[in-house]
Amino acid sequence: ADRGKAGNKSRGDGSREREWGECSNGCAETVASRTSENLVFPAWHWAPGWRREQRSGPAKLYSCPGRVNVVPLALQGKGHSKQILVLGLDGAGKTSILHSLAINHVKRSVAPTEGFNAICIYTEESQMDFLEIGGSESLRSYWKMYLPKVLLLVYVVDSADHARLPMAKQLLHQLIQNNSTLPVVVLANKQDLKGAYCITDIHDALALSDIGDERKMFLIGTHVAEDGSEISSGMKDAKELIGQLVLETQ
Ligand SMILES: Nc1nc2c(ncn2[C@@H]2O[C@H](COP(=O)(O)OP(=O)(O)OP(=O)(O)O)[C@@H](O)[C@H]2O)c(=O)[nH]1
Ligand SMILES: [Mg+2]
Repeated sequence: ADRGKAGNKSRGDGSREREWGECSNGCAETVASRTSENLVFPAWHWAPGWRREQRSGPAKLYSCPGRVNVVPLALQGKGHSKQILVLGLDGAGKTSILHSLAINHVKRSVAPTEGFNAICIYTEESQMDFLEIGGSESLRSYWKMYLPKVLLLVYVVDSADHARLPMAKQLLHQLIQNNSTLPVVVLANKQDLKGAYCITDIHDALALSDIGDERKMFLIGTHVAEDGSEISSGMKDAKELIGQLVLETQ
């Protein structure tokens, strides 16, 4: 009965516990998380009223272990034109990157995304609605369903996972082969790892020169290494670039 509710939990002594919320799409878990400066969970995932309430106060970080099959319905509504799709093989670092971008500090993910993960980041100039679909094999068939609806694709690869770069390349090329104008931002993540391929090697391994002709295509090296530290300059560049592309593409 409480599904979709959100707010502050009162402790009974008048003080308030951290913000909390429950997923309106029927996830089993209560969704509650740390506070941050500029982040709220997208409205379409919550009960009516949630967004208004959140916008007026400091924004919070919420993440949802939601099942992927509830997303298509949620996204069929109107007005989600600012969505940024975040894809890439499992373990590439998508969730870690999103969480870190949202709070401007490194926050590594501790669990694979079993469905989707949606995060909205506000900057002074723009609002960015990110949607990550998990990268495990069973979820990859959902990836292409979202492409027609999005402004921008952010594709994350693990630069040290040499064995799977050919697969990462193949999936990327397949995804965008019928969409010659969708802007793509490739994040060559895990640059901190010994043995990580540098940007030039990633460019070659993913054959990015084959897909960049007509579209806007960018490649940025990133890492989310040490929990709690400030995000790397690559991550800042990525955030700024994505913000700019959102403004330009709208
Ligand atoms: N060393 C290092 N580890 C990272 C980096 N980014 C992510 N990780 C770790 O890699 C693992 C996978 O990260 P996730 O963010 O869950 O990866 P994901 O792409 O969201 O994976 P799925 O949700 O399964 O598709 C976690 O243990 C992270 O802590 C990085 O830049 N450097
Ligand atoms: Mg994830």
